[in-house]
Amino acid sequence: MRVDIVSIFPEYFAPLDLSLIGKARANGTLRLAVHDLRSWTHDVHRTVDDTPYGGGPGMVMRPEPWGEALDAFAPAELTPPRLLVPSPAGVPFTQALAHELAAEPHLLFACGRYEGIDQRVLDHAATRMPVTEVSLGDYVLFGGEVAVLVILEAVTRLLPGVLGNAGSLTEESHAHGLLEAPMYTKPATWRGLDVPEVLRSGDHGRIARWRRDEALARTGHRRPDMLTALDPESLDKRDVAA
Ligand SMILES: COC(=O)COc1cccc(COC(=O)c2cn[nH]c2)c1
Repeated sequence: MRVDIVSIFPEYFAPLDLSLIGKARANGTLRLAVHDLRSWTHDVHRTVDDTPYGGGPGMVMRPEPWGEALDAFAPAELTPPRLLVPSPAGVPFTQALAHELAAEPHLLFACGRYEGIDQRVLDHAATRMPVTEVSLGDYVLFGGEVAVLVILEAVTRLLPGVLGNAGSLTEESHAHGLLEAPMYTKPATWRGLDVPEVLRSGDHGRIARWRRDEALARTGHRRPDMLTALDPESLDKRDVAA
């Protein structure tokens, strides 16, 4: 997978050289490049923002630099990248969308700052490539950079060969539409607290049932919205693997 990121703070992405994403880059699974939006400005002050039409607080990112930046990554003859713009006004970022993005050959991230990017940038980009404004949640950040780090981590870990134990992809929260059951490891007793006996029973059928029941109870308490989204049929057949 090829990933290009355009931002006025390219240094925000230094952490991407670390850990698993660093490995994915090292073994070629992920080809990532970060670009400074100011490379596409031409004035001496390298201006990227201006006051909003219609008034209101703050500044808006100018269309010209963004237009030239996106031109650089969406040449007509090649398969265009999928443009992702983290935004409080976006569609919810979910594990399902992460899986969808993990199948894309080329992702292009535009990091907004200030009050946002001039809408015409997205409108014009949509004539040349798929554009998705993505929200991580109902809150506002200073800019898209942190959101891109989150999205990239969620997507990269789904790429083949990135996670050592691919089995954990099937087990994790949201993989089955439920939250994950509680996890335990040694010692069997710690500060007077015991690991649930069933997990040490070796009875894998019983363990699977216990994990499903815990997952259902936890989801019901913490995320009832996820339960209503579930197809009730699947709950009975659901086989939360051991
Ligand atoms: C068209 O899109 C834009 O102009 C995006 O512009 C901005 C402006 C400020 C901050 C951000 C970053 O995204 C979030 O704050 C965000 C994402 N998820 N939840 C909160 C983006």
